[in-house]
Amino acid sequence: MVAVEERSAISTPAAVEVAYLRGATKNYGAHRALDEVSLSLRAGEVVALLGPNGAGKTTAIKLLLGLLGPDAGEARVFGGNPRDAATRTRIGAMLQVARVPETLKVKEYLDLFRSYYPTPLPVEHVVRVAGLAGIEDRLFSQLSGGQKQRLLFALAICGDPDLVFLDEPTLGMDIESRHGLWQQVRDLASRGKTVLLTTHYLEEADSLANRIVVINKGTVIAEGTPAQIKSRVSGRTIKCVTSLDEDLLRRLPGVTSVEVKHGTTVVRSAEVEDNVRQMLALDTGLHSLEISSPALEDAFLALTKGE
Ligand SMILES: Nc1ncnc2c1ncn2[C@@H]1O[C@H](COP(=O)(O)OP(=O)(O)OP(=O)(O)O)[C@@H](O)[C@H]1O
Repeated sequence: MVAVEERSAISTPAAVEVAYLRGATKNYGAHRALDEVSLSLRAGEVVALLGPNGAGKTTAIKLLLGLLGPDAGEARVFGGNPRDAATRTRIGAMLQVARVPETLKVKEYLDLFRSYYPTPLPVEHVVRVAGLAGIEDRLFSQLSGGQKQRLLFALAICGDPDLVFLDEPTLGMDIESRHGLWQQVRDLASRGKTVLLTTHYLEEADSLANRIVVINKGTVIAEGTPAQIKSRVSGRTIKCVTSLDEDLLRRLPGVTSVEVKHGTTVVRSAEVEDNVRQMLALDTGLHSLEISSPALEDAFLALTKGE
């Protein structure tokens, strides 16, 4: 897998901070869902909030939307309180459990939500980018799960907001719809919009985010570019077909594990280039060589396991 580097020229540390949580704590009764979480969102960047079920991702978004108030710490959006009317017209949101009445048609929703914003996008544009063409007259209750998700995405962006929150936006979408939505997220960022998304699809975070914030049990446990997060899992993997003995491979410098599965040898090591040179010298018949970096999934599991 190829390491993914910083994607957006717009997103630099100097870019304007559009929203933040500072030391935000949120309790539900005796349960602490967020514990002194700090999170900063800058103009033009896509930030992925990653974490296992119940980590506190949705709660963090709700604080930034002003749907919940923090018990301690601060949530600020465009320099103000997220509940301010002026702030709300610059924000779009797609929540996991969106409460919308089932009795309106797709186009009625679009008209209604566009009316909340001072300078909404043209309805034809929204229909096209969200993949709603041909189903504008359907009732919400008649939509498939993936179509509902696409409508909710359309409602999040129809006001042309500067800051968009997407809580598991591609849940239940087929691959084509998912890739279509990814493209829309990239387009938003390229127009200087800021996107905070939560996802369980690590591939999605890897593919879209400039920055990933890993949250577990209400606490931020890692933050960085996808490449930086991946580098938290040390070593890379060599796969090949070789006659070299497993014990010999284990003794090579940097090697942390060796496995042979279905005739393929898998070596995990901190010094793959040196190891490959040595292996090729020792076994001229070595073939089917592949070197890979750890997937984001490995990093995520390593970061969250046992915490
Ligand atoms: N209204 C509520 N009342 C009580 N507990 C809640 C409430 N909402 C969330 N929680 C608890 O707070 C914790 C954080 O929930 P949250 O929905 O923020 O997690 P999440 O990271 O979004 O999870 P998921 O990936 O499963 O959606 C969980 O333990 C959850 O059970």
